[in-house]
Amino acid sequence: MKAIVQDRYGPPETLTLAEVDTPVPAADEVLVRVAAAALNAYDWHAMRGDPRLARLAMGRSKPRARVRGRDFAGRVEAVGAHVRQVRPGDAVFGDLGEANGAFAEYVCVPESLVAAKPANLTPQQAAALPLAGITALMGLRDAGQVQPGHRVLINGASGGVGTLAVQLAKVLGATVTGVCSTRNVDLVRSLGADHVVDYTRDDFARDAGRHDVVFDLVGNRSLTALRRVLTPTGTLVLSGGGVYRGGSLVGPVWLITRGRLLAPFVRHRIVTLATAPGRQHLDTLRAHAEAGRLTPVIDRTYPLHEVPRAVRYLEGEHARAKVVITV
Ligand SMILES: NC(=O)C1=CN([C@@H]2O[C@H](COP(=O)(O)OP(=O)(O)OC[C@H]3O[C@@H](n4cnc5c(N)ncnc54)[C@H](OP(=O)(O)O)[C@@H]3O)[C@@H](O)[C@H]2O)C=CC1
Repeated sequence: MKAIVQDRYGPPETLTLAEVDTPVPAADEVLVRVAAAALNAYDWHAMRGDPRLARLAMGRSKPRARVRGRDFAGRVEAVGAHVRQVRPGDAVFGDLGEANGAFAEYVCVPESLVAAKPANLTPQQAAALPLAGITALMGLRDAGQVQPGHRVLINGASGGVGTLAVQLAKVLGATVTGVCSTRNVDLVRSLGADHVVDYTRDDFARDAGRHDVVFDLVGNRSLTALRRVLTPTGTLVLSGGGVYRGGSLVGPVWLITRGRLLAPFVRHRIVTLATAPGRQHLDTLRAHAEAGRLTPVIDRTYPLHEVPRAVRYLEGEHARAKVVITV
């Protein structure tokens, strides 16, 4: 089968189209013929092996997972002997997590990481949901504990996670403020945001003490600026963006180390998010999608052999929502 493989960390040119063996499902796995895959910020960080500390998990000298890509949608071709809830022919979607393998014609995935594809979405739209949608769901519902009537600010509202987070925050009953650049103001408003801050003209950090939850998906602001806009008992959810940006690394590191020790003196809840793929979250996303409450936005679509171009576009950090690969 054809797949996008990577044998050393580096720029998009290290991603190449190659002929590899079609995987064979283990007893608890399903073999999926991939129809579409989606890119995430994770893919370009993993491609470059950035930050270096993450190589402890991803492979020290070269990527442990040779075939790249996490999010996929497709049709089940075969199932392992112990698989019970999925059958050949089922349309499914999922996130492979650190195992990767989605930028390929076929992928083997544990049954626990796939769910039935939302019936009303195309494979491209379904592939755009898993990692970004789970991040939005866990960030707002679990980490942020968003309740009806809460005021929620989303920094990075026009990105892959942000466009889904705006919609999910509305589902949770929040009043939503989205932060994005001028060209995306109309998009973010159309997704349901009650207020939109154009960061090229205005600074959301001036809006002191107003928000119950701040969900930061950019990592370009200091902890002080992010906390300033929270109510005294508000929650700050950090997606991890700051960890990848030299300039704002200091904040999260301070938080994780001394911040914990100082917790009794810090009124705000501050949570660094670690997304965990799984069927339960996928089922929740499907339910919202099928009810018309959650629609993925696709910026661009590329064929499989153009994954390097797609990653280069995404790592410019101004993609409008999702970049998708049609296999
Ligand atoms: N912790 C976890 O498990 C996970 C963490 N993440 C992290 O979440 C972050 C967001 O991911 P994702 O949405 O996929 O990324 P995207 O690349 O899709 O989004 C980037 C967005 O950031 C916006 N942006 C860029 N500069 C600014 C700025 N100065 N102010 C406000 N917004 C800005 C852009 O909007 P515009 O073009 O309008 O400027 C763009 O839409 C990433 O850092 C990613 O690593 C993601 C998934 C899981």
